[in-house]
Amino acid sequence: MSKLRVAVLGAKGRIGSEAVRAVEAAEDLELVAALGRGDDLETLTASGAQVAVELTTPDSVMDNLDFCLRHGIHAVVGTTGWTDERLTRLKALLADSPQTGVLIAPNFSIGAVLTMKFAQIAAPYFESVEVIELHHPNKVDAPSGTATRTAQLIAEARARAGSAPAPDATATALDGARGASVDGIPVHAVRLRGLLAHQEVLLGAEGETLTVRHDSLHHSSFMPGILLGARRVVTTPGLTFGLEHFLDLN
Ligand SMILES: NC(=O)C1=CN([C@@H]2O[C@H](COP(=O)(O)OP(=O)(O)OC[C@H]3O[C@@H](n4cnc5c(N)ncnc54)[C@H](OP(=O)(O)O)[C@@H]3O)[C@@H](O)[C@H]2O)C=CC1
Ligand SMILES: O=C(O)C1=N[C@H](C(=O)O)C[C@H](O)C1
Repeated sequence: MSKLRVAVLGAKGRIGSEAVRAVEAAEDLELVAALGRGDDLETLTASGAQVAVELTTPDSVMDNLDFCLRHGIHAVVGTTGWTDERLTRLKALLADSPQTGVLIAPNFSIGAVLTMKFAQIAAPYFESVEVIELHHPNKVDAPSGTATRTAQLIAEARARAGSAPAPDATATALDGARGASVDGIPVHAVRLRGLLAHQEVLLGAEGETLTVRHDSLHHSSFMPGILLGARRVVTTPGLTFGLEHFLDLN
């Protein structure tokens, strides 16, 4: 059986370099290109890449996906910074390339995906819920894509259940003291030397709290999800948002 031809964009970065090693080590995948900033995207077509794993920066990802979709190259995207406006642009690109698949996963680690799922289940049962994400200080965006998605999913679950807004008597505060509000859910971002990628969802009700915590201790935690994404995206045209859809968790 022929191997699936995979390219990595952002190949010299923290997660990209790990992805290069993971693709090289996978028996059913062939690494055909490993591109850094400034490298020629035509290498993707010249190498016959079927899937591009996009692990660059929020300012680079749209141009890279534009190229991939114009050339029918499927994409597995870990790069963060997704807004509604960006997703609308991406969907327009996909409309012109309907056979091509794009997976955007705010987090490729199974534990983080489960954290989001558990938080969604728990959120309607507690009066209060807040998200704290903690990352290494070289991370360029805040809050993390994972925390943003977690808060959105929590807000959706609470809206479906008809939950009241969380109680909060704060009258005045320093700017930022209560974090950022993502769909009404407070999200706090910590940047600390020594950390990699961590998240806590704090839930509170009368007389009890529940904390759902996940820790990525090494970039290897993201690799099974990336490899799964590459294998599945080639037969999943259109946009898939969230690795959970490839894990049959829904
Ligand atoms: N979904 C997930 O599970 C995960 C997602 N991420 C996300 O992945 C992204 C990268 O994170 P991280 O590896 O820590 O960041 P890094 O800064 O370490 O890596 C990004 C790399 O992409 C390169 N790059 C920038 N623009 C381009 C381009 N146009 N083409 C090719 N390469 C380019 C950068 O080069 P240069 O340094 O020259 O700018 C750099 O080497 C972030 O958005 C992060 O949030 C991270 C971990 C897990
Ligand atoms: O930049 C990182 O490191 C990470 N980015 C992703 C995010 O923004 O959620 C995933 C993980 O948290 C690591």
